[in-house]
Amino acid sequence: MQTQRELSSFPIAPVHKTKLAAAGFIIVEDLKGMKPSELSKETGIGMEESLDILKLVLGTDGKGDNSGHVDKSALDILKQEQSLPHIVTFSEQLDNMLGGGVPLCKITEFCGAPGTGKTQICMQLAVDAQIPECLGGLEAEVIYIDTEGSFIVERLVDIVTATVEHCKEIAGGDQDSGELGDFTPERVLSRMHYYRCHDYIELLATIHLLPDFIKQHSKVRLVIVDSVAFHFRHDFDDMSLRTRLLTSTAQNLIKLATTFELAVVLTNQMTTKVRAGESSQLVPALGESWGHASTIRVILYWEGQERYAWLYKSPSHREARVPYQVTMGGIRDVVTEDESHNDDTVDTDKNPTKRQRVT
Ligand SMILES: Nc1ncnc2c1ncn2[C@@H]1O[C@H](COP(=O)(O)OP(=O)(O)OP(=O)(O)O)[C@@H](O)[C@H]1O
Repeated sequence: MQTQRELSSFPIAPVHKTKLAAAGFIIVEDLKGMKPSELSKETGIGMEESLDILKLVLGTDGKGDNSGHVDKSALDILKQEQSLPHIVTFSEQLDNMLGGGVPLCKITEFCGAPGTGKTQICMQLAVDAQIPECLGGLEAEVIYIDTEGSFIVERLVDIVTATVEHCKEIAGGDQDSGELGDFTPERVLSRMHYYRCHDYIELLATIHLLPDFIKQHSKVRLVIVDSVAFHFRHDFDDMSLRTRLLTSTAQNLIKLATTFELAVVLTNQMTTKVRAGESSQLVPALGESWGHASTIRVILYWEGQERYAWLYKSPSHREARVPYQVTMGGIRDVVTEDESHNDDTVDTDKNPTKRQRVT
């Protein structure tokens, strides 16, 4: 590769050449090590076009030379992993258990029985992904795929309002200051792209079309499917077809996560597994092969009157369990007696099956 070759000598669209030059990318060397998302961010060129430019100039997707050989050290990979941002859940304990929150480039699956808080976590993440960059957030757009009809927009508004207020408090209460002035409930809601899928065909079609949508909306950093199990559990007689479709869905989602550097968050239901001679057990639905689809799996459950999140599968963090609560403002840590007198968002819901609204 001629590292000193000028980018203007490549067959790149003139408009993109101008943007590259304006952002300081003049020769091949300048693009080395760039990821499509970084190039897109720095130049304002779309994600797909950035990928094309990197392929054209470097012969790859920008991650190395075109020899096809391994071109990274373990240290490079470690640095890359450590630099990947996370989306916080607003429960510090849950974030710590996950290594900082829900990671980009991976699939995280929240499994749990009805009422454990899967949808609440999805909504909280959908809002938190939009926290402004000046507060360390991703300022992202979000895709929310709802298969169950459990997306209650009034509930989302509660979480959005609390999150916006919280961010403004952190920023010093100056509501109109700088970039935070844009972080309003209306803006957060308008940057959440909602799809309602009524059957598995609509779900598969939506997932299939996501890459095109994301190319048009390069700020998308979170794709939520709540729940992935619903239609696959109810609409199927042919189990081998189901397995094939689930396998290709998992492949599409992981490709989406890595290509566009975004987090995929799925929810899954629980089902009863009965083994001969053993007592029955609640396990995540969709079978054992689906268990390999997600990189990280968290099981939500009740213990007495407290909600717990159990990190059941993770390639890099040890198994752990932490309590969390669902408050009017969203997901939070469980507060102790001492802390609670200062907190007006205590989990008043002691009945796991009842949706309670705090006014
Ligand atoms: N405003 C609120 N304040 C406190 N808790 C709330 C509030 N709104 C909902 N909840 C609680 O959230 C829980 C419901 O969570 P969620 O809908 O996320 O469950 P889920 O795991 O997605 O269940 P399902 O599988 O039935 O969709 C209920 O226990 C409900 O009491």
